Amino acid sequence: MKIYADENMPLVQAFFQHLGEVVLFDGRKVTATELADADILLVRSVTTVNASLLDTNTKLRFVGTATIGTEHVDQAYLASRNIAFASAPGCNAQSVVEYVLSSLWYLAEHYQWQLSDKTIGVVGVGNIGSLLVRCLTALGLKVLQCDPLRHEEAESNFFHTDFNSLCQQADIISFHTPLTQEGKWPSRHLLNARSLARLKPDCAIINASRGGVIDNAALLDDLTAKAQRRAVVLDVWENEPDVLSALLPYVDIATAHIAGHSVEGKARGTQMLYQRCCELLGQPVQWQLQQLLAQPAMEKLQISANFGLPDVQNLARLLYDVRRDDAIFRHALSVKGFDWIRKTYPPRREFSSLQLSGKVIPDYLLQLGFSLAQ
Ligand SMILES: NC(=O)C1=CN([C@@H]2O[C@H](COP(=O)(O)OP(=O)(O)OC[C@H]3O[C@@H](n4cnc5c(N)ncnc54)[C@H](O)[C@@H]3O)[C@@H](O)[C@H]2O)C=CC1
Ligand SMILES: O=C(O)C(=O)[C@H](O)COP(=O)(O)O
Repeated sequence: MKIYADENMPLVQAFFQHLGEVVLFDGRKVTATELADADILLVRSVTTVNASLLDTNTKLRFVGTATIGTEHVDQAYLASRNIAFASAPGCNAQSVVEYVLSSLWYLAEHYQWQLSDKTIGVVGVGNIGSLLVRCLTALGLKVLQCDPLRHEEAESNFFHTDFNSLCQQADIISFHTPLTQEGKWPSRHLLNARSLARLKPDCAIINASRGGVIDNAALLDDLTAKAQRRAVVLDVWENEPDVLSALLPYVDIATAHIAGHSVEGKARGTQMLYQRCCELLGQPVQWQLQQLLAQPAMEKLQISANFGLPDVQNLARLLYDVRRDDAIFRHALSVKGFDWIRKTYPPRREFSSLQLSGKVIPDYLLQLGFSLAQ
């Protein structure tokens, strides 16, 4: 059994080696010839999986992407060849939410905002968006949600604000849709010249979904045309790895599509594909994530009775501060390149890796994902 896997897939050897020979490849450069004898193909978001990559392979049984997004995989083609497919829904949702929270705390500090005065619009309320809404609500912040697909399903306690109204009302907008080009609600260029013109002049924009959800050229026009600057956080860019670097001076936080790259988030993606493969091959699951994850640098922390909401961001910064990733990006983009930054990403542990003890642990800390000491 030949298992071909992206070289940036943590723990792939550890999980998969009892199922077959694991061969690693460069996901951005892999060719059809390299994959000709693969039985199983495991990719990340940078590999376009379609007929031209797979037509010469006649053995392939399974393709898995260790990511939430799936727009790089031609699923209709895989189905036409009877090749099973799996993605990793929700694997790094917590990681993306921690990225957005860190960005919000940074912006609030930098611009001296009171987040409690702001209305935060969340566009796309699936795994990531709904987790974000839960965290923001736990912190007592005002949230608007836009998800026309969920709205159409008439979920009884889902309160939807249409995109145009949300653009007019929000002080901060965070995007969490998949990238889609077709259907009733395509998300490509959802934020474009027209919708940018509807925003409040100082409405902040956060994009940790896919670069193409924002028309980057229109965003640059918006940012350069006005005397008043809006705050912008971009983790994802159109045409990665070739980003529109003219945007950089106008962007408060710029990162290399790493919002989902926590240790746990990436490893969970590998684990989800491993479990699916075992099922497909009728093999027992031999490994669980907890057996393979490295011990975090910090494990336990005592919370005192004086802990309050203003302390949350200090606690979170013990684990993650988005300014680190912004600094790496600005320093290394032109010298080392976008993919180098991603490949050498320093370990980042999720909130759950820190176990809290104390007589009373505020509920909002558990809602944010911190865990209780045993
Ligand atoms: N920056 C990063 O590192 C990461 C980015 N992502 C991106 O985030 C996206 C969302 O992830 P999940 O929440 O887990 O996906 P999900 O599939 O659970 O939720 C997406 C939600 O967006 C909604 N939606 C679709 N089109 C929309 C539109 N035009 N307007 C408003 N809502 C719309 C859907 O109804 C759905 O509820 C992924 O598809 C992926 O592209 C995911 C993980 C990491
Ligand atoms: O899960 C997704 O969707 C993502 O965007 C991933 O976090 C991106 O990671 P790579 O697959 O590009 O390493």
